[in-house]
Amino acid sequence: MAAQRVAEDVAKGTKQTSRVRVAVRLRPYMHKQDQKGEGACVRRLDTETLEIINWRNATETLQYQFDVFHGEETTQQEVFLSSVKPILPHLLKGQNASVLAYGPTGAGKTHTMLGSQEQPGVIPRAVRGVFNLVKAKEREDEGWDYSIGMSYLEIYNEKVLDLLSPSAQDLPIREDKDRNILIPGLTHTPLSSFSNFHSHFIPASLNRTTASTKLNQRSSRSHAILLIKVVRTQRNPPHRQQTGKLYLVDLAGSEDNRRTGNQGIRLKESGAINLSLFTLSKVVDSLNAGGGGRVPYRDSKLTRLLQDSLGGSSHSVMITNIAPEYTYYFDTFTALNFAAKSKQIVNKPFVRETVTVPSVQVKRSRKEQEAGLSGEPQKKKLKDVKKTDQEEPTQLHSPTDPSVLNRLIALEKLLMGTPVKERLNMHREIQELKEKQKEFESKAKVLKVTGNGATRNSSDSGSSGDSPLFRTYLPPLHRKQSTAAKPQKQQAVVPPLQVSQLQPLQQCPVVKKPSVCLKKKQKNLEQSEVPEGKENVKDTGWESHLDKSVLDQSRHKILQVLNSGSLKDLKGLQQIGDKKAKLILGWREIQGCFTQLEDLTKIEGITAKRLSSFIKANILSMMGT
Ligand SMILES: Nc1ncnc2c1ncn2[C@@H]1O[C@H](COP(=O)(O)OP(=O)(O)OP(=O)(O)O)[C@@H](O)[C@H]1O
Repeated sequence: MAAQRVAEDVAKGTKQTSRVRVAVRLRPYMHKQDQKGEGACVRRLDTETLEIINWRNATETLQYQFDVFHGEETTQQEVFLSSVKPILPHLLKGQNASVLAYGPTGAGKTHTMLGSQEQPGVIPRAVRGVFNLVKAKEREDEGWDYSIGMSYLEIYNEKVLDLLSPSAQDLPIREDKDRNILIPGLTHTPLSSFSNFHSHFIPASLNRTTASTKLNQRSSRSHAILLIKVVRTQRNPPHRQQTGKLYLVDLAGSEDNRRTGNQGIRLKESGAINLSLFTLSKVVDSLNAGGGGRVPYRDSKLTRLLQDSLGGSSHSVMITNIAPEYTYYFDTFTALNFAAKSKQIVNKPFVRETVTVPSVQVKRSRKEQEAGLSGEPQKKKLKDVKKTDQEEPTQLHSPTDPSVLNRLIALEKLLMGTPVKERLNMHREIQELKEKQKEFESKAKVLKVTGNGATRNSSDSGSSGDSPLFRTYLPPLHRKQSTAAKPQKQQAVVPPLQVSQLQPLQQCPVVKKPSVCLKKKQKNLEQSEVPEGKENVKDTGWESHLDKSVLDQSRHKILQVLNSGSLKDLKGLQQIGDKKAKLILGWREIQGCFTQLEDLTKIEGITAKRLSSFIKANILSMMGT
């Protein structure tokens, strides 16, 4: 009799959607990952909330809330008990479940999933847990027999490879008439006990593709997927049979190629990794949107394989691993945005929270902030503010012209790496932009006063404007030795930094729904130069999937390579080959720095279409979401 998946109720209309729980785990601070001795840039606030320094303004923090936040002191046992153990019983009812460890290379995914002998992770604990549950059920003897089995595979460069019987064969992924996902040819090994599991799993783990990157000596270059199947069969007629699948997934690290020092084959691998993680985020995004729209499961092997176990009636947990060191800052930021977005899938929208804080509080001196003079415990403040927000969910918008803001940030950062002689012109431009920005702000204020609906509290008249809700009430996180622009200066140039502060909390800006054809994108992401006339002409709309500040940050990174990268670095950019790299170097020699990515069109052969294709490919490759 064919195995029947209870989850198929979804397809038949009796849909009972389960939430995807999102947990974030912060790995302990490691000195060796902090060669500049800058300290940590992220920390725990409470069991659900963390804060991370605002990259645009070191005196402010960004705060994120998840279902669970595991601080650095959290043990393996605690992670298992709170995030994984509760989903195991569903397997015995013929339902599917998945646990995914996501995050940048070196942030602790493998530690979380696998752990060590002394500190076993989710995988050994979950498998032991399944055996214990089955034993208990058998003792109760409800007329069902149970069997447990395993498969173990990796997705490497978009190939599905069997880890139990290693070979180079790329296994196909199929769907049966009941919408179960199957992998014909994949080894399935029956398991009699936990130690039996161990004897198959450990040697198979050594078959996984890993490599040494600058960040992690043994970095996972593939998505490792362990499948535990529990089949229960009715002892008496009609001998019904149900199968519950548990996917335990250690995802490959999301990559920033410059930071990892990846080149050649490593670069190609990370292109595949980033692409599949980006698709994963889109799948989560589409599921969240609901409404029966197309969920792009088929756009990557990873999501296709997880199709019957992620979203729908399955029970999914995403554990996002992050690292506290500054070296990881942008990866952490990206990972948090991914996790925050994936929380949307579970229908627990996190309202963008802004509130008008009385000017006294807003203008607390830095000293006061450092001394933590909040007058109230942090947790209570968060709670109170949330309440206010629920009562009045209107969102305030920062009076910031994004184009001016971006240009200012780019110029300020460029200024730091520019010879004194050349700075004069840039100073002039910054000055002009500051004026523009001021003008824009005063216009926005006038608009508010004239009653456009955005002003919510008359008590804020006279204050410098609306303050972000989650301004930190703890001592601010500082770099020990900052190499960034002075925060005060940055603040003076771009006062209303709420834009960047609000975006991560909002989650929604990344959840707009333009349809993007990923197959086309795959081609664009190849490292080689795009031949003349063959560039992707449909490069618009994809940005609306992404957080604006992440986009800005990625654009800034590309600009940095354009302005200070060597020939090799330039060729490391997507779609830049030897010829283009040399043209860029030549342009730099004569013209100086690029002030914005759009300046690239001044180079022979780079059309506007090519430029947008170049920007898209590099941003997606660099983000790893
Ligand atoms: N919670 C933790 N407690 C103690 N050590 C940890 C913790 N998390 C990670 N580590 C250590 O940090 C290092 C990197 O962790 P790990 O290899 O798990 O990262 P990863 O995210 O899986 O990286 P990759 O994607 O490259 O495989 C390892 O030495 C690991 O033992």
